[in-house]
Amino acid sequence: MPDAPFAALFDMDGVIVDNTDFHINAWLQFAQHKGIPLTRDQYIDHINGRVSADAMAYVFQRPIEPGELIVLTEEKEAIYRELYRPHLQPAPGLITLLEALKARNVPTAVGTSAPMSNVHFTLDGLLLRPYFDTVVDASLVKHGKPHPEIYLKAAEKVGVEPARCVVFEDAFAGIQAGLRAGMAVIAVATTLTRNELAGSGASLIVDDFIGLTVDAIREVVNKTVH
Ligand SMILES: O=P(O)(O)OC[C@H]1O[C@@H](O)[C@H](O)[C@@H](O)[C@@H]1O
Repeated sequence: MPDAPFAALFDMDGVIVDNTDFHINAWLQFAQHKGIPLTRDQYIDHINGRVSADAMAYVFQRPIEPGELIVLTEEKEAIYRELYRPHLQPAPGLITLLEALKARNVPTAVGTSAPMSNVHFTLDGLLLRPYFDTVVDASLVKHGKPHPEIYLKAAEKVGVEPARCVVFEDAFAGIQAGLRAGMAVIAVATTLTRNELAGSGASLIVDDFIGLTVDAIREVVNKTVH
């Protein structure tokens, strides 16, 4: 019997690249320029993995109208890109895994809360675009993570039912989004520790992609009870 098909959906920040410290420093610098106090813990609880509209509304404690949101987002992301650019590199083992997925014809997608400018910076900066069949970024959804829309849209675009998708995530908001989409979740312990991720609902926790095989991922999808 042929292997049942599945799709692999990758979060970007904290998963494709291990860049959370750079996002944290960028947010802290940005908030400081605006005279707003912000801590690392507040970042983890309210900003990590969320779309800019939600993150900015939290930082400024008010809804941000669309024009202002574009300006503020690019202000923050320009700081982030300057900080991270000299360190830009794919997560350990990622390219080997992406090549293995491609060789086995497993559909792949990126599902990220990031704006298109950061998707370009990361995926094109690292020449990763050809490894993914589709990308869903913040501009394509109404609701950011933890709402499941980003991952549901990614599943639809690759043509695989949610129950046959696995999501790679590092953030609580993203793990929730994957679970609420009815998908299996593999947590990557970059931003949070294995202990912090233990009760998150993820089926498997990995440190990075080294040694992770297509068959092991398929097993996670097969075994996840929805
Ligand atoms: O790629 P992800 O994890 O969905 O999230 C992207 C967002 O992740 C947040 O942690 C960053 O602070 C944002 O600036 C970024 O846009």
